Amino acid sequence: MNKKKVVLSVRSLCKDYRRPNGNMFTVLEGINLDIYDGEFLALVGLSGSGKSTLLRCMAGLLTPDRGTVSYATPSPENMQLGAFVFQSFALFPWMTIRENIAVSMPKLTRNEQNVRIDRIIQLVGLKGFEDAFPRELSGGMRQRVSLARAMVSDPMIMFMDEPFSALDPLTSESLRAELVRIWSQADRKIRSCVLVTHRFEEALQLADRILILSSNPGTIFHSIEINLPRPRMPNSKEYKEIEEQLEKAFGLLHLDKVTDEHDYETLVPDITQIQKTKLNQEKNENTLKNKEKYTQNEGKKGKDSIHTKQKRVKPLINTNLTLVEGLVSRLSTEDEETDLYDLCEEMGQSVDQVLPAVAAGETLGFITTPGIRVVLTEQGRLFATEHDTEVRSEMMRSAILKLPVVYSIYALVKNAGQEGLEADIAIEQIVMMLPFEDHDVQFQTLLKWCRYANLLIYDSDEEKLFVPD
Ligand SMILES: Nc1ncnc2c1ncn2[C@@H]1O[C@H](COP(=O)(O)OP(=O)(O)OP(=O)(O)O)[C@@H](O)[C@H]1O
Repeated sequence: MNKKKVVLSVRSLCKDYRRPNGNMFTVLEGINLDIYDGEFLALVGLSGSGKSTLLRCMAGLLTPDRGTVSYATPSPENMQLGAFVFQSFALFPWMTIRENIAVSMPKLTRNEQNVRIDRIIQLVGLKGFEDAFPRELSGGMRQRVSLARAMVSDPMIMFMDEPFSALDPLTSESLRAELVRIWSQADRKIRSCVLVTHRFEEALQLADRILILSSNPGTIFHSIEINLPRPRMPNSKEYKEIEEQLEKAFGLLHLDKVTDEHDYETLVPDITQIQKTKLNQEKNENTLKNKEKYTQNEGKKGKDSIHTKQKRVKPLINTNLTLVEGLVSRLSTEDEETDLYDLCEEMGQSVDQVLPAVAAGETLGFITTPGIRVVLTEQGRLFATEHDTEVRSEMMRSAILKLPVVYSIYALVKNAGQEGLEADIAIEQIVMMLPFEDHDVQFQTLLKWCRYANLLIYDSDEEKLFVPD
């Protein structure tokens, strides 16, 4: 790849859309990027982050509202600037395969078109199907036609929007391998390629560089270079390292999304609402004071973590919350600060029995552990001294819901409504957010904690999660 030669430059690109309610929103903001000669670039990001919009702006199918997209000019003779491969194949049903491909070479004579079509048909493995209609082909073959149509005009850059996602996994894998083969040919005409995908494997197998887009608005969040020869070996150490980098970056991206204040408020409005309503109903002045103080404290802590966008997702500690409650209560009634070993001795338990409860208490914000000391936090003290059981449960719910993994799954379950959320989806979410943890242990702990706090219900027959009425 000729890293020096830029074939396309994007500068300060912004794109706005209008929401159905008439309000404008910015989907992409301040995007700067260069595409190099010979480079295969992949764009990944959460759904709705603006990947397709950016791709379409680069391909000239959409006009940015601010900023520029410029191609290196002049392009080599007879070379089209860009060609687009759509997820939906976008073939004309009434045209044969040969005619569908010829569409992208209107300026050439019929003979010139046929020479090129024969070459490309051979290249993408469609020999013998030239005169078939799209309906007579399988999905994988139709996408080959779509690829052939984009490639036949020898574009300088090929833009691909989820080109394999409408195909079954086997077909998509074989077509991807085909693309790797074509891309690796020394005499290939296409100079560069930009691929939008939500499959990590696709990006890892194909790209020289992966750009990760953040959401709301979409900006370039992270970039990963891949200097591995193709075809790439998923079991190799180098591949795994890059895969880990990508997963980590994506996990952080997810955390950014789930700790976004706006999302928090819109996705979980009932929790705050319940808190406000209950607050108004409080009769006991002391309890009210206690609760207000707690909420302020919580708010401060929550806001800090939201605004500083804490980057590490904490795993759930596999322990029972009754133990945590017991520990917090013990610290509030005796010394609010103790030594871990004294605590173990006093409780007649070993360190590895007590430690999970301490760690869980810390995760929930009730305890801190400077050195080997175990110290009750202000929040922990307010929780431990609260006598109203409803307010206490609410405090616990709120503390649990602050954990990114719990919050994101709670939000998914809530969005799923009465249908419920399949356990597999929740587990996928855990794998994505905590790639290095045992996902089964995390899932079981999440169920245990959410049942304890009455946040979620798990129907083991249906293998689905629901929000309680
Ligand atoms: N023409 C449009 N008018 C209004 N909003 C739009 C339009 N096109 C896209 N959007 C919105 O802009 C946001 C970004 O869409 P885009 O399709 O670019 O994202 P994406 O990252 O490619 O998503 P996905 O991975 O789900 O395909 C989404 O919220 C989408 O609903």
